Amino acid sequence: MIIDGKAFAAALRAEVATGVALLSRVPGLAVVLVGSDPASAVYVRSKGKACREAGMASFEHPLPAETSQADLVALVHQLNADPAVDGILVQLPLPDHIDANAIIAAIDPEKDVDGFTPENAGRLATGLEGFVPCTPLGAMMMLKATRGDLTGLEAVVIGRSNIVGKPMAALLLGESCTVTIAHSRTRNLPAVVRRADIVVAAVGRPEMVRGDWIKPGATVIDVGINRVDAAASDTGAKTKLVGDVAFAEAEAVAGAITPVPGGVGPMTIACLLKNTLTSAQRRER
Ligand SMILES: Nc1nc(=O)c2c([nH]1)NC[C@@H]1CN(c3ccc(C(=O)N[C@@H](CCC(=O)O)C(=O)O)cc3)C=[N+]21
Ligand SMILES: [Mg+2]
Repeated sequence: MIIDGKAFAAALRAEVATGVALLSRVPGLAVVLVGSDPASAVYVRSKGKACREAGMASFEHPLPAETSQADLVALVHQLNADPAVDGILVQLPLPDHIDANAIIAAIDPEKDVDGFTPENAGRLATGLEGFVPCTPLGAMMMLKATRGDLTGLEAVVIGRSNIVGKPMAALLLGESCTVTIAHSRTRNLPAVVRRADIVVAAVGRPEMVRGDWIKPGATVIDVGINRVDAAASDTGAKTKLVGDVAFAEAEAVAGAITPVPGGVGPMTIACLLKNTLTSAQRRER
């Protein structure tokens, strides 16, 4: 079974639009993009479009690659203070001369719809309410819809990033899974993954997870979005998108699997809108 992320995302976006219509004001999401990485520009555009379709305002702040750390912090402070802004997203990665941790720490936790601030990461780790990072949140919604109660299931998360691996593991633990976080130094990764009822792949290496690593019937969530040369494809496009999982092989063994594209990506954007709505709702009197 293929998990239709586009359909899940469409349903969530419709729900968000309904919530937006009940507010006394238009919620706003500020998106800050430093530099001109073409892939990043595509995401920023699709976030803006999704905002407008949900009835939200999108404030885009494209900045030159040479922007100083001090200027970026100043912009974040200005957005923190702006009553029209309910959510702030600073697109990652940032250029090398900027300390991303310092920028993230400058975001008001109450507007941190990415869930990346130490405050919100700590809230998730300790089971307190807060903003949960959009990719793990969307992955968890699809997992629960697919598998129901997750109690006692073996979950293996491949990847230990602050934006996906660690928060995903925290969410799975919150659902009473037995959680393993694997990473580049893990020994015998295929054997570790073979134990899993739930596999979440977030490594950023095209098609690294093979079909014979998957336990029959397992649920596979592929977070990877890798642009690879498409010489071998017949679409005529120069590049194609593939996940961190060898899809055709894994699909033959898995009980359910998310495709790339059309899996986790669309849900990430829908969850960003959901978090922005939540932020605006908390600001309503
Ligand atoms: N502060 C911050 N927050 C982010 O959430 C964030 C970020 N920085 N930096 C970049 C990554 C990447 N990201 C994606 C979101 C949706 C799709 C998405 O919808 N992808 C489509 C395909 C889009 C295409 O064709 O390129 C899909 O998977 O079906 C992809 C990637 C959010 N990110
Ligand atoms: Mg990693």
